[in-house]
Amino acid sequence: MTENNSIPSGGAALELRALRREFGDKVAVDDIDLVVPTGSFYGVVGPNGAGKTTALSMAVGLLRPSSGAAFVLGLDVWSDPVEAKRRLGVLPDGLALPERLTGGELLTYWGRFRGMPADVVAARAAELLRILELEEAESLGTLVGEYSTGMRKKIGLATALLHSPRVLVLDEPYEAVDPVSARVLTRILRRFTETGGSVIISSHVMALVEQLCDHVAIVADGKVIAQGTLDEVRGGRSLDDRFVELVGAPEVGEEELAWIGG
Ligand SMILES: Nc1ncnc2c1ncn2[C@@H]1O[C@H](COP(=O)(O)OP(=O)(O)OP(=O)(O)O)[C@@H](O)[C@H]1O
Repeated sequence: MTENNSIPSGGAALELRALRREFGDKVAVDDIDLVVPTGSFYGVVGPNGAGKTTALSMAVGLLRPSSGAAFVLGLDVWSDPVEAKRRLGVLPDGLALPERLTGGELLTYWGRFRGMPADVVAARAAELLRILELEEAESLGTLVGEYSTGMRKKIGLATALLHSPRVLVLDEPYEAVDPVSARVLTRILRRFTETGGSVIISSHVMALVEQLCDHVAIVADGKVIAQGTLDEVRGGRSLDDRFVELVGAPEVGEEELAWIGG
């Protein structure tokens, strides 16, 4: 961590300062600066391989940065991890879950691991399973290893919410989630921001980000190429058009892929 990174952050929900990660010769995240205001619903968008997951993993203490710093509500994630993580709820990409537990057992284990009282864990776990429509699977004793992709996403979200964090960092939370559950999730996240919580999601679905988020960052090639309020970033156009304009799209010529359907 460099010297100017030791100055305490001003209390933004999440602040990234010159955050960088290299994998060998590849610069996956190239000195990213990002400020997520408290109470915002923040969308991080970018093409495949742009560095979103790498940046968010470093921001929440799951992947060590090559350099730079990340702060959650003013707490340095890497020098004060216990306090920072207490305030954080995280849905990582490709979440590894204990396969031999039911969803309810997983939440119980998770809550106790976080030092929560048993009765609080039991009440919240039951409520989350009901609201996220995992109650039937629980009553059948379905193990997490037998869950569908969308169910895994939902139980991952439940673990992120269980300890009532103030900042949620969710990597692709809507991916593989059915439309009914997506609505439930949106209601939960909206209520979360209405009560002063902050949500950061990554997504490839521009319409979803436009509908949900009040702030957006566009990441490409390891850099933040635009950030601000949704209106500032899209500048009077759709987010989709602005995204393509900034990121560029490869042309597909008449002759290319002519063999498809031929
Ligand atoms: N463990 C790793 N080892 C080597 N390279 C990696 C590793 N993790 C990520 N990368 C590389 O870093 C770059 C950024 O990857 P990252 O997963 O952060 O992108 P992303 O924006 O989340 O992409 P997507 O939208 O496809 O999920 C990519 O070029 C990727 O190949």
